[in-house]
Amino acid sequence: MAASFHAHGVETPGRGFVRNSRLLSNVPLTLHLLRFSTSITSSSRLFCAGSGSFSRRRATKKLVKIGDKKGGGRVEAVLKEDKIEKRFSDGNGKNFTCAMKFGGSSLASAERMREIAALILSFSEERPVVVLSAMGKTTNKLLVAGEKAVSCGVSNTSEIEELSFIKELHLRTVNELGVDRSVVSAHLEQLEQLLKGIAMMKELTLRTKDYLVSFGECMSTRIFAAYLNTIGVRARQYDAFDLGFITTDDFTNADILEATYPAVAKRLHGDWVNDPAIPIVTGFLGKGWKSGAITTLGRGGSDLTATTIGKALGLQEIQVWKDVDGVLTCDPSIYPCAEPVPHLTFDEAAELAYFGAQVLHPQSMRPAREGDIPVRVKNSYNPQAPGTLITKTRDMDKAVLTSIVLKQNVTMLDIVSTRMLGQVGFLAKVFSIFEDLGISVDVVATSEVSISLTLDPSKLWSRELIQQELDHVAEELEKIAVVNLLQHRSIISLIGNAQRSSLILEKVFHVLQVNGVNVQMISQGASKVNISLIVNDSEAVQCVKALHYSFFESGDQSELILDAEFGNG
Ligand SMILES: Nc1ncnc2c1ncn2[C@@H]1O[C@H](COP(=O)(O)OP(=O)(O)O)[C@@H](O)[C@H]1O
Ligand SMILES: N[C@@H](CC(=O)OP(=O)(O)O)C(=O)O
Repeated sequence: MAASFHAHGVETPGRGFVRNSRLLSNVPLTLHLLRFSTSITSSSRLFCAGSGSFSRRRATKKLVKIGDKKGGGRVEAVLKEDKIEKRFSDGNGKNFTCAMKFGGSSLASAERMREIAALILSFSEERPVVVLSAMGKTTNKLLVAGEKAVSCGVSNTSEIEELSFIKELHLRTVNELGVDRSVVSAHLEQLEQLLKGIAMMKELTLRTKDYLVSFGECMSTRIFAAYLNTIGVRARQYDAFDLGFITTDDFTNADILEATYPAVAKRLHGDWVNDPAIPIVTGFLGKGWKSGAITTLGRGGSDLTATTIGKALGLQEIQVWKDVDGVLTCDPSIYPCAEPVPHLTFDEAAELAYFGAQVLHPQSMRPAREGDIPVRVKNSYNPQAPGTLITKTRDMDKAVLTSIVLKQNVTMLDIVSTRMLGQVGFLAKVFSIFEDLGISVDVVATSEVSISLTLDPSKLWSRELIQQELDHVAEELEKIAVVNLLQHRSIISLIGNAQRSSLILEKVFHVLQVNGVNVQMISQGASKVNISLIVNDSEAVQCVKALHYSFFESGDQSELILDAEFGNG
């Protein structure tokens, strides 16, 4: 009895559906047509995909029932002052089917926003919750503006180049989309005031950083929702921190708390029942449960927003739309010939993200796995590409290697106990030191008296603390061990079927030996999907290229399939 979300447009005589050259070669670009809805000619016909069509004369009846949808819900069109307004009504309480998340690269301009709107509407059977990141590189620019404000003096804040860029980008987008400037003008004003405040205080705390970057998502969602409403598609903007995203107070890297799920579900369902409209939600943001202040979920956190909504609403699918054809066999900036991986498990995707593949937020798979909701990674520039489907299980029979991930600038610690062999509790002591200092450990290999492990120092938000943190760790560990701190190391993670580790390692060591690279540490995770190697930073990129070439050289398969060469069918 649910209402379907149907794509609408105006069929213009002689043009039929406009097709966009690059974006939607096969998808009717109904949204471009909808833009003309304010000037419908008598010969134009309103179009409702899959539900037939009706003439303007019928539309002027004020309220027109377009059709009964799957399950008994209805979509209605209202002609208000010559504007088509779509209304959704619901039958069985299953108000939403999927989450669609669009990253900054998908929202870089007014043109991209139009294309994304068309893309969303082209999924005529979906009732989506839309999650958006900030436009283009806005988050980075906001951070730079904040850093500059700390030292530039109050009177110079208005001249900060990044502030001008952000203002210009958002105002131009609003103008080009035909949306009222008031949609963002108050935020732009507040942003400038905030930068002045930072300049006055001469400091940028983590809490202020989160407030500062929140302007990006707050503005992109307001613009996009306003645009949809302008073209006659009912949409409602939500700030995640008001929607029910409750987090820890770890500014810049907050964790989502359980209370979020029921709160988000209640609010979205409630609003839909009262007044159906597509929710347009800010990604990346939350509200600290103690402080009540705006928090962020770590860079790239909008993926996590989408999967959290997916779990909260029990959706059928979570789509994350990127600027690549899915999760690739390798970072394309390292190996441009990287191929899309058609299918991943949640475990593989989580390891891949955790070990540095920028394509997914490290924590984003958790809600999807808990709710068992498939995640599809798609390319908003190339929607026809199948993308990557991430599910609980997949056929691993023939799988060997899925993807290679590189994490650079990692610090490695060799810790050797100063006590005699077999000392009880050595590992426990070492790890309690990391726990006390709040430092996380990535890769670990142990013997009875020594531990080698890696720390990730690349905390984007607190770089200046890194050396101090490391010194502190070494100081604490030296009370019980001899510590050797090795910086500028890389972790190369081989994601795939670690049940076939002998096969993978045979090939890996052959490649490394040919390239004269020494592995300094190796670890196979309990997850059975990851083998990690530690090498010098200076050798890492070359190493990844050579490994990728060796494992994926045929170019037409995303996994090494067992073949005769390895004596396996
Ligand atoms: N294994 C990988 N597969 C796909 N993309 C990757 C991978 N590793 C790194 N990337 C990078 O991740 C980018 C997409 O992630 P991101 O920039 O966060 O997208 P968005 O901002 O659209 O959410 C790609 O443009 C690509 O350069
Ligand atoms: N805008 C935030 C959050 C985010 O998720 O961005 P993106 O989806 O563009 O990676 C960031 O840049 O980190």
